[in-house]
Amino acid sequence: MSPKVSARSASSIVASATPAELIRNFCIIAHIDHGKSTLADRMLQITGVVEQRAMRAQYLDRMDIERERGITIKSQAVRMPWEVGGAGYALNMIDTPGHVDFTYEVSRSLAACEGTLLLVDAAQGIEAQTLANLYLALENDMTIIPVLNKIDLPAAQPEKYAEELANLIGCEPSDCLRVSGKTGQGVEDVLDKIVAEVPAPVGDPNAPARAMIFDSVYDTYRGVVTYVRVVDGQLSPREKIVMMSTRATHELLEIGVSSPEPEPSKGLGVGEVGYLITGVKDVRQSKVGDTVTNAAKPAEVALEGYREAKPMVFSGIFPIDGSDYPILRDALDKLKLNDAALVYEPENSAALGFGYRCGFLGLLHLEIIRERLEREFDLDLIATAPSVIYEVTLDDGKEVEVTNPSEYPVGKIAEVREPMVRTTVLTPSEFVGPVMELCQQRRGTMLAMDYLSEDRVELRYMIPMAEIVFDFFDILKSKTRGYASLDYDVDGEQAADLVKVDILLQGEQVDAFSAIVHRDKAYSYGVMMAGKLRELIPRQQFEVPIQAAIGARIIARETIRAIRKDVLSKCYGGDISRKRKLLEKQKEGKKRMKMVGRVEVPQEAFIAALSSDADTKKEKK
Ligand SMILES: Nc1nc2c(ncn2[C@@H]2O[C@H](COP(=O)(O)OP(=O)(O)OP(=O)(O)O)[C@@H](O)[C@H]2O)c(=O)[nH]1
Repeated sequence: MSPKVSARSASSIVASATPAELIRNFCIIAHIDHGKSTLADRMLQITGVVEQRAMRAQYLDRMDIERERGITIKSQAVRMPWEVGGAGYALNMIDTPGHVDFTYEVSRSLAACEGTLLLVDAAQGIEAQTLANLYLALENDMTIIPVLNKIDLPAAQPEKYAEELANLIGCEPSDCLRVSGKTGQGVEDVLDKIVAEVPAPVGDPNAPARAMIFDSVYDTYRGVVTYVRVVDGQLSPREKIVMMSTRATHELLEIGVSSPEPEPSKGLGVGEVGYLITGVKDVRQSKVGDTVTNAAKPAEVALEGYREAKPMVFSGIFPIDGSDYPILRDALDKLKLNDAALVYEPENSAALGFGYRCGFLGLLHLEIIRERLEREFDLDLIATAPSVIYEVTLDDGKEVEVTNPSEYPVGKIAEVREPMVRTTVLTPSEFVGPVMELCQQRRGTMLAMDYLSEDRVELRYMIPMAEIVFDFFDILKSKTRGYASLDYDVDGEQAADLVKVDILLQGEQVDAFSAIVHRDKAYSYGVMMAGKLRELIPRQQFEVPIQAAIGARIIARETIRAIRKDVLSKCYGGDISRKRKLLEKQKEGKKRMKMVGRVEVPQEAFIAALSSDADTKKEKK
């Protein structure tokens, strides 16, 4: 993921700014797996910016985890030359992520472009994220070019889906391009159409520079690489720039375009997309959505920024081995350099020891961070069940935000508000019943139902976010044999009758298992957790009651019966050394136990009890 740039000779520096009329900025929006990265790869190849030799599948997905999971997380921008009618154009392609967690990054990419390819799998048709992304594009007033992909597939039905797509965006079915990112068929037509239809960027070349930061990436060798789109004026190497939100000045050490390896340039002019290097070491100093201007001739008004990426899902992350805590802290500091949306603060749990309370954009983001911590820093971790942000008003009018169930206020609570999400489900019409049933079980309120075609229905619901973040997606998929797709967007808060359910072992509260749930579901949550723990915790030398409680009221109870395991029972006589050895061995075994009051709980019990909710590996599809 690190753009490798060796010191280049002056002669390899490309000429300064391309005239705006020869620039086309576009991005590709698609539902996950509809083939965006594959099509992007093919374009890189056809325009000759990546040689056949250097081509590896999904060139733009630089992060290992991205490539393994076949998903795109970070946006990247690439410049491609393309000739039409003897004129040489520069096409800047900005890659957008497809997953719901990263909708925020999609809107950033859109704001940097004038046009977008709306890519639809010709064997699957329109899906929930196609729609969500299309709405975003329409809000941004973009030129939309409909493209049906994967026409090489035997199951492709380009005619049927061209009709669907045309209905949706109001064009003729014949306007939908038909391509295969895999074979390359039709890809040149796409490039031609971008030149013909996407408007050239407009801006004032003589005004003070204004460039929008749409991405900022930490590179081990070069510090922060900031991706910008110039709206007005011009940026040149060695000049001083100002970040308009913080008024911080930096010198532009290098400026250039990605093609897709970084190529230094003598300047970036109106409409151009490129990168800046200033030597700053932290992505927070080069904030996405900020405006860059010249220090010598600063602009007066900043460009309209993006809304801040706000963490939505919180989880406690604890090292299984307590002595790994400093490694976890360093690892989080490192990941944060490249991920402005990740937040964390130290947390101390009676059951799990020292760790961090971390905030994420969504479940996939959580899963990716956790996987990176485990893989890149060799850590074994326990993550507590994800929680959303609750706003609590106390009887005395005080407001508190709760992201950790164990910090839920004990005093008199006047009102609790939970975040809501506007949810779009697209499903074949035969599954409308089960989908509605699921949404209702999850306390959803229906907003609308539309038939996109005879056999495809769009359902829109308002659902509490807490009901979506756990297993909604998996259940939706299984109820619709994998055919439904989901998208959601956070939309305000709503008061709800919520309570905190605590789990007690022998009367002792286990903070890691506390949860905030709707009163109607508190009982079933309590019974489920108590039952699960009874299975997971081994019998002790005394009876252990497991209780679920709301405040002082017990709502469920299970009991682990006592055993008496006397390791010395087989040692007759007075062989002291043998007795000592057996006792030592027993002590060893205890090391992997956590003590909750007098109860020994094996690490595995914590992991197993927390994992069923936190297991989001199947979230992707
Ligand atoms: N047959 C066929 N398969 C394709 C075509 N384009 C992509 N695929 C396959 O479809 C799958 C998804 O393609 P990607 O390019 O990773 O999809 P994507 O939209 O970039 O996915 P995200 O980055 O996760 O949003 C891969 O297995 C590709 O090999 C095509 O034109 N024809």
